Amino acid sequence: MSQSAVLLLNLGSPESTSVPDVKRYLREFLGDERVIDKPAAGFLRRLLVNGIIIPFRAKKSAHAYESVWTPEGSPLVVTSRHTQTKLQARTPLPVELAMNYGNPSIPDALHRLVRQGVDRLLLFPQYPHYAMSSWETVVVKVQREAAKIAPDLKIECVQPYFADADYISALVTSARPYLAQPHDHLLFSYHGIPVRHLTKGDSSHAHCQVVPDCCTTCSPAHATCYKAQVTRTTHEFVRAAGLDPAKWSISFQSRIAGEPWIAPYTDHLFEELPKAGKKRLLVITPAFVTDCLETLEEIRVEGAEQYKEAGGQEFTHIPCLNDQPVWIDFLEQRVRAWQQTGALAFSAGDLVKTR
Ligand SMILES: C=CC1=C(C)c2cc3[nH]c(cc4nc(cc5[nH]c(cc1n2)c(C)c5CCC(=O)O)C(CCC(=O)O)=C4C)c(C)c3C=C
Ligand SMILES: [Fe+2]
Ligand SMILES: [Fe+2]
Repeated sequence: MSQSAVLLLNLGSPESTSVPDVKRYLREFLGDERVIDKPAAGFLRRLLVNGIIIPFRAKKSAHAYESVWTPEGSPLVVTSRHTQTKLQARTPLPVELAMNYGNPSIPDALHRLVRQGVDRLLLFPQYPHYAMSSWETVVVKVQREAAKIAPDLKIECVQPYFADADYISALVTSARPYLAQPHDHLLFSYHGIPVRHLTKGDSSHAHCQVVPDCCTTCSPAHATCYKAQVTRTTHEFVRAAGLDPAKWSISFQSRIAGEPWIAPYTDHLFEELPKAGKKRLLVITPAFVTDCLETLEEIRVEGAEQYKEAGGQEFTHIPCLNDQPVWIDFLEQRVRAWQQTGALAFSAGDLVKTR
């Protein structure tokens, strides 16, 4: 008898807020060749990660984590556990959780699934959008680990759901109470990526950053274009929520210095929006399914401070979907559709490129 299961996937956090634990986490994360994509054994990469990024970043990151840490641990991991428990209560299939970096680890989750006799697995990345540095890298890691631990496991994966009507509806429903508040502007702040990753993801090399308005001009390149996908999420949200066209915009946060990242930058907008008379700001962060360091500290703490120093008056971050019932409904529907018909899932290798 076949046994199916679901594996929820996210990025992961350090074990604690201590500087050594944060260094260990950053080394694993930034050692990923799909995140810092310089040749893995190269001098340049070692210099960049171990000589520049980690020494300069670890203390600052540890301090930032301290400001959002909960008694149970990292908000990202704790909330993801709640999501797992709530989804488990809605489906007879085993539901596991794994993080790309740190714990709960992918090998541990696979071992637990194997012990339960699982032979068919649905990967559910908690990322609505494809990016080499998020969606692709976690799927590749599961495939690599499964090849060692459970070579006969049949692995399927949900498609990036950035334009899925039910996902958009969940996002709009959870944002509704905030949209009803008086505000001057809604900023869609997405995690950024280096511009280079966009062009690298376009195997035709003839669309992304080449065609004018590439992200709103239909192209097969969009299957692996993060910027086109976040643009689509935004437009679908705007249409579904009936937003005034003059009252929203897109920006990108969390960049690392060293090369151009996709623009405009969120922190620049926190300076500019008050000067343009946008004094009451709502910020939504749909690249993140779960609130984490990048939303709770970078937006809610740092961003609010920066916006107010620049003359802004009211700043509200709309919480991520987290473990809200609308999100659990979405997960449950997708799992049920997969279980019954295989719908909306496809072979895990389909969007994964050999690097
Ligand atoms: C939403 C998808 C994400 C993409 C795409 C992504 C790309 C990306 N990130 C970094 C560097 C860092 N990101 C960090 C934290 C972080 N990033 C994501 C998601 C995406 N990253 C999440 C959910 C988190 C939060 C983790 C948590 O524990 O709460 C960090 C660590 C913290 C810090 O020092 O700021 C780094 C570093 C790169 C370089 C990149 C694309 C190339
Ligand atoms: Fe990140
Ligand atoms: Fe584009």
